[in-house]
Amino acid sequence: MRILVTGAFGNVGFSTVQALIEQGQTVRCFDLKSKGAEKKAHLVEGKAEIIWGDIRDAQAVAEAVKGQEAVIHLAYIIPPAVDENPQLAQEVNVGGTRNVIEAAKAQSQPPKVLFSSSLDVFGPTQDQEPPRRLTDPVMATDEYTRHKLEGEEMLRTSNLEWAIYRFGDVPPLEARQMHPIMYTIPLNTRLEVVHTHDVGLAIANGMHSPIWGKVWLIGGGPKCQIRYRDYLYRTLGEIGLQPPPDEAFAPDSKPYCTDWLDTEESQALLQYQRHTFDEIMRDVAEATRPKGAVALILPLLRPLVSRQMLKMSPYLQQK
Ligand SMILES: O=c1ccn([C@@H]2O[C@H](COP(=O)(O)OP(=O)(O)O[C@H]3O[C@H](CO)[C@@H](O)[C@H](O)[C@H]3O)[C@@H](O)[C@H]2O)c(=O)[nH]1
Repeated sequence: MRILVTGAFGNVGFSTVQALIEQGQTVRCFDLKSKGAEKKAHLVEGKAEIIWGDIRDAQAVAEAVKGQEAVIHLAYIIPPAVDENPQLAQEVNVGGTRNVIEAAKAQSQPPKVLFSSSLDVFGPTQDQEPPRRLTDPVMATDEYTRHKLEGEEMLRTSNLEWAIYRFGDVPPLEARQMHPIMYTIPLNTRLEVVHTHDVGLAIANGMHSPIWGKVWLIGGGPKCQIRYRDYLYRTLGEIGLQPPPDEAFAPDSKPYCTDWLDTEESQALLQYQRHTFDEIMRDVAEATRPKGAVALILPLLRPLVSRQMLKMSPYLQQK
């Protein structure tokens, strides 16, 4: 099958490209050129076609979509970046999705389109009984979820063959910058992680499965249903940092949009849940472990990093 992946060198994108190549698909990658993207592109050179371009550029997208049988649309600005430049995020997320849909519709044989959405569209649900199911209501609570719901709706009403995957939390296999957003999540929040390679597999397996015309919940399954505290303590522990005190975090009463998911149906069809929470954290730690000179000076940097991290908490600053 000829398959275009937009956002091909992002976190989910690259796992998807690798899984598709492994399954013998003919893959075309579309992404913005950057140092990181070029490095990943190098790894699939000769195994996939690469087109550099901006998802906001309707003509570039139309060229990329030409002759494809399926489009996996992943190019997106995600939180926290989405709130840092809302205008750009609107153009990339909503405009980019529109470009993909219009380009697909313009083909004499329109490709199927798989859109990546997020469990965030269920809104704050910590006061409800888990897990979240497809029958649950959705709501826009911020720019990101507004973009996702608009994208879902555009695709559903497009007359194209479509599928929507709503993902749980997909930790990337690369270092994430510390950001004040870490304090906005109450420590007891239910969280479902899923290995980036398992998401890539779910997407690749979807290309030869009856996923079309439906929304799917994609999470790591019961072995990946944890609390934010587990995730955070483990992440910080891997780099030898003490977790901040509980009062640095949003109180449990503060709503946050994430939850455990009912993935029985997606797992039954797509057979993708191959990693536990422990294995995910092991792989993230392995991929992000400082090496060389940085590893040597890390013990010296820890007190400084700890102080910087604590300074980011809006709850401690209020005191
Ligand atoms: O202006 C932009 C900004 C980003 N990107 C690309 O979009 C991708 C985004 O990837 P990344 O930031 O690593 O996010 P992921 O975790 O891979 O995001 C995936 O998973 C999210 C849900 O967890 C979805 O919201 C996203 O649509 C889906 O791409 C990358 O290839 C970027 O280069 C663009 O093409 N143009």
